[in-house]
Amino acid sequence: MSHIQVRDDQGVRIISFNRPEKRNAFNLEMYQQFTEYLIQGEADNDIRAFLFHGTENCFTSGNDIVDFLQSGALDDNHPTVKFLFCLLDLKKPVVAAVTGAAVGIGTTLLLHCDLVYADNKAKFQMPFVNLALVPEAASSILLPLIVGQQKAAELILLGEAFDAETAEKLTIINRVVAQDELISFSLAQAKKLAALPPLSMQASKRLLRHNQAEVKAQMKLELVEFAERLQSDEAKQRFQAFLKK
Ligand SMILES: C/C=C/C(=O)SCCNC(=O)CCNC(=O)[C@H](O)C(C)(C)COP(=O)(O)OP(=O)(O)OC[C@H]1O[C@@H](n2cnc3c(N)ncnc32)[C@H](O)[C@@H]1OP(=O)(O)O
Repeated sequence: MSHIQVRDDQGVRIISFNRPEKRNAFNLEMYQQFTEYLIQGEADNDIRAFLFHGTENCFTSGNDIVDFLQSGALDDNHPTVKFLFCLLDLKKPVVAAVTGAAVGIGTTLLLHCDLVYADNKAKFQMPFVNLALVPEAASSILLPLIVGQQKAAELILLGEAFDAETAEKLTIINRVVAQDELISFSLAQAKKLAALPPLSMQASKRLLRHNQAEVKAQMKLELVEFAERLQSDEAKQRFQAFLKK
């Protein structure tokens, strides 16, 4: 069974992560598949919104650490890079439903979503420095805009996990929803978006994200730094330590 699954429901393209044995860690094939489903959805006039979710106890543990160890050049053809720019450029609205852990890109991709809901067991973490890396997905610009400079520094430099209640207070997510209602509620919200006039919806999203050029430039800067850190001895030691644990 594919680790990225897709189905369409009344104008909503639902993309789910399904690799629970590795806590839905994104490997290169998953990034590629995810990007393809997004590109197809953007091109399909019947699709008017996206919904992302994980499995019952995990959204995603972020990038596959094994892939970090084997990573090639992070150029424009790299599946992770392609995914990040595709996510950034999405014209149609995106809803995310977070169950359990959302680590690394699992948290930073939420900053590109338009509505984010989480259950009360959700845990968020951006452990980039802990892994001897740097923030990605433009989180170094988006997070300070959302939560303020000092709080962003705390979340990124210390890299500690925080719960759904904290994420709601910081407005990283819209609302905490009971676990058994999370997917149905998030889907209902996505269907509401899908039912509204699509061109107005897309223009409004574009206006809300008026700083896209700056965000994209920051994402590019992050990737240069990230690629360099990825090759460092301190990062390799951290990856090995996680995998041996
Ligand atoms: C460009 C993007 C950058 C980023 O995304 S950086 C962030 C990278 N991600 C991480 O550092 C997260 C690493 N994972 C965790 O911290 C924990 O996991 C969780 C909190 C998500 C879940 O903890 P628990 O429920 O106790 O599960 P478990 O025993 O740690 O993991 C179960 C199996 O899943 C594998 N796994 C988990 N996350 C990853 C990952 N990110 N990459 C590769 N494998 C992963 C483990 O190794 C293990 O596997 P086995 O059962 O074979 O021992």
